[in-house]
Amino acid sequence: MQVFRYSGPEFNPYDSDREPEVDEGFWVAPTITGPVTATLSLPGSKSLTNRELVLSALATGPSILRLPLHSRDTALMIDALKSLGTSITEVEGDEPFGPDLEIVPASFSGGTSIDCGLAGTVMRFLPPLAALATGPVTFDGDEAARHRPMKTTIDSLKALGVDVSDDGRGLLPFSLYGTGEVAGGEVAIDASASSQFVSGLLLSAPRFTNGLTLRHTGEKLPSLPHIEMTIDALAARGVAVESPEPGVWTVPADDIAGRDVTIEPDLSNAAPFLIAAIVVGGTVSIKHWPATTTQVGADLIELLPLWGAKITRDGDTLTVDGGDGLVGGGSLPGVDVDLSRGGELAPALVALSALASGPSTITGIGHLRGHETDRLAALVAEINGLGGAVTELDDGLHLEPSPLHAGQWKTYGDHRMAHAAAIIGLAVPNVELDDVRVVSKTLPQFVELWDALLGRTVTVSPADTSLLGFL
Ligand SMILES: O=C(O)C1=C[C@@H](OP(=O)(O)O)[C@@H](O)[C@H](O)C1
Ligand SMILES: C=C(OP(=O)(O)O)C(=O)O
Repeated sequence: MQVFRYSGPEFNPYDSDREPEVDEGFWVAPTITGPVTATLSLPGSKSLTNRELVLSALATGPSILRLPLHSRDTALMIDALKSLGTSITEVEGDEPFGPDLEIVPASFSGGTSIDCGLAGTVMRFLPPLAALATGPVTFDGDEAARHRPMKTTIDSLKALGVDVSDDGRGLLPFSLYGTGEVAGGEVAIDASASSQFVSGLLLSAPRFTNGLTLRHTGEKLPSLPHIEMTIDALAARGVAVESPEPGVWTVPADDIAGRDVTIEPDLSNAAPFLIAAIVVGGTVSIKHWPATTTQVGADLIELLPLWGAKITRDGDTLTVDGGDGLVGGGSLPGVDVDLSRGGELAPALVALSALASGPSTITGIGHLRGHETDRLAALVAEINGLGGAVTELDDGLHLEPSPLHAGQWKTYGDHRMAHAAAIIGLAVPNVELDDVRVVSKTLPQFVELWDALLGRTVTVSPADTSLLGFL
């Protein structure tokens, strides 16, 4: 086994033999007393990888995904599409984070069970696609997945004439019986619990015989950039989705083209690394930051200055300068911010707010109760367990300044709860996570990248990704 010592400005976990510093998932988040200077490359976007996998399976010809994410959520998507008949093979590529993927579509066959794990993109994107298969398809997932809202997916398929068998609670597990075609037409849904209900239908709608006119009837609609991402991904494959008014989308019946597509780095997973510069001071740079993107992580460029960060771009490298940082003697302001566009950024930004010296109110995130765990309850319980003063609002969280101390932190199977603990642990010694392996959902290399960011020595072995539990 080689020992990898972080000495350069950039860290590539596929460069060396590695062994993660995790033992059955227990992890003490490292505390840092000085500023950092780090440049990182991050693996591909979960949301883009799983959309492109779905669209490649629905396409009329082969596709290549370059720099795709390899994580538990994408492995679940690949397994599910393969079990429905799609050919997906790993091919060599010029990639730092795993092989490229070649996808050859085929007609979908049923008679299979799909394990959604805890992946919202699998449980909401695949049922409309599976309705195009011939035969029964069953959907289930982790115990925690059985608490995530699925009623809108189930009801919308029934409204489209798909034969769905469920127990009426609007949850996993359920089965559907595909006939090989879906007529399509007009459907009204309430997508206030998740934008993924909209994206899931839009992605498969070009394959419906009559296309789809989809109307959202609920009061609010979270995560609008993720719907834009779906529309953008369809447009790149020749399908013109129109939105004649807010909350209404029309999708023509059309061919979805095969595509050679390079996946952008995951900008939401950049959040904890960029926030680290604000907490410990110094600079954190992320390479290959896209010039334009539909990823909501790009909102960090407007959000992080609220906490005093300076952001610059040099070519495709984005840098956050945290100055002296909180641990260098600075203080963090409280903020009032609406995160309805980007709920997946909330756990990291709530963690940052828990270190602030003024009160903060973070709203627009009521739907996070239906994420990997009830994130509002989880953040209240874990931050308050460290001495914090967080209260739950109807639509968010309020934080009063309060000194934090060492303690245990439960991750609830939620990768972003682990990211949140890592942020707090930068400034608060001995924050002990019960299971950091949850990071495998979207960023299996999180611990190594975090150590590299902080300039710590890491020993790593090639088998580390399986130790982190996603393969
Ligand atoms: O479509 C997607 O890829 C996603 C949409 C969002 O879901 P919600 O609208 O349920 O928050 C986001 O939080 C999730 O991480 C990924
Ligand atoms: C909500 C999230 O994931 P999912 O795609 O499972 O909904 C998330 O990654 O923050």
